Amino acid sequence: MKLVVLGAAGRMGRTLVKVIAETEGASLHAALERGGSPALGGDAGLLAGIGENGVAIGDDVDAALDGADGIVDFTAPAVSVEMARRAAERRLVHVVGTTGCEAADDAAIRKAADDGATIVKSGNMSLGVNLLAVLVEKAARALGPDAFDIEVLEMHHRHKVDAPSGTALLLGEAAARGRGVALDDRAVRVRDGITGARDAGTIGFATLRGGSVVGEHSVILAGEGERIELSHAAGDRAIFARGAVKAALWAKDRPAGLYTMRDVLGLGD
Ligand SMILES: NC(=O)C1=CN([C@@H]2O[C@H](COP(=O)(O)OP(=O)(O)OC[C@H]3O[C@@H](n4cnc5c(N)ncnc54)[C@H](OP(=O)(O)O)[C@@H]3O)[C@@H](O)[C@H]2O)C=CC1
Ligand SMILES: O=C(O)C1=N[C@H](C(=O)O)C[C@H](O)C1
Repeated sequence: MKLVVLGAAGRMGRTLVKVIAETEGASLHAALERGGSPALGGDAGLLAGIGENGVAIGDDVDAALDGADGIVDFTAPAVSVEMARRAAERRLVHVVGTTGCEAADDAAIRKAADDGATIVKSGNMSLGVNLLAVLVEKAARALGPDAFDIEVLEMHHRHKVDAPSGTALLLGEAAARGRGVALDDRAVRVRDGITGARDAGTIGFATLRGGSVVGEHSVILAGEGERIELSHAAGDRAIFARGAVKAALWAKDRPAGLYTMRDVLGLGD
């Protein structure tokens, strides 16, 4: 499967170039960066630390998409929305790892899937986090609507620009689904000052940023006299890249539509 890596000079882009080279059935068709990027013209393999691979980083999207089967995209919301539109035009697979999307971005991505793109989008492409989400949903369902308070804690590196993380929101969604409620109605995304006591049934988020932390998430279910913690720690960005490439290969012969990593990994609804 011929893949285009968008944001090829970024932290995830470089990891993807390496993982694609290691994955049977996948090849790097083109590597893209934004116009004006200092990375333009550089060799994608050299930048990824795997030695020269002959794929120069470019900014010509149409040229890159010619002959491609799919796009792997860990960039920024506006970029992913535009790329989803192009994927629909060309009936391509589009794997979206980008986080920080607003409701309008998600609606545009869904429209692209309705219009012909085969899109896999997830706030976290790793097997571990998606399994964790299944466990969180089960725990929330078993514990009932409000006897246990649910808090999602996350920590990431100092460069991360969005909060709460896509994974924290994915885990919050899983908890809400387990309780049979909508996360938008129950989420408390920040607290500051005299907040008053905790409202029963809410799902809280707490964000830490610092250093080089790849990604750590805990879902805390706190009851009277006892507490359950379900956690995941990412030690290497390769877990996300491997998941994304697996998603692209899985999506290759699927009908157009919007899929999640739960679909890819067969973890059920
Ligand atoms: N779903 C998942 O499993 C994971 C998701 N992520 C998410 O992926 C995204 C990227 O993360 P990360 O790699 O750390 O970030 P980086 O900032 O390191 O990488 C993003 C790259 O995209 C480039 N870019 C910006 N605009 C364009 C454009 N128009 N065309 C092509 N490339 C462009 C950036 O260039 P420049 O810097 O010059 O602007 C940069 O090189 C974030 O939203 C993050 O949260 C990260 C890890 C796992
Ligand atoms: O920006 C990151 O680095 C990560 N972003 C994703 C998120 O927002 O959850 C996934 C992972 O935790 C790393």
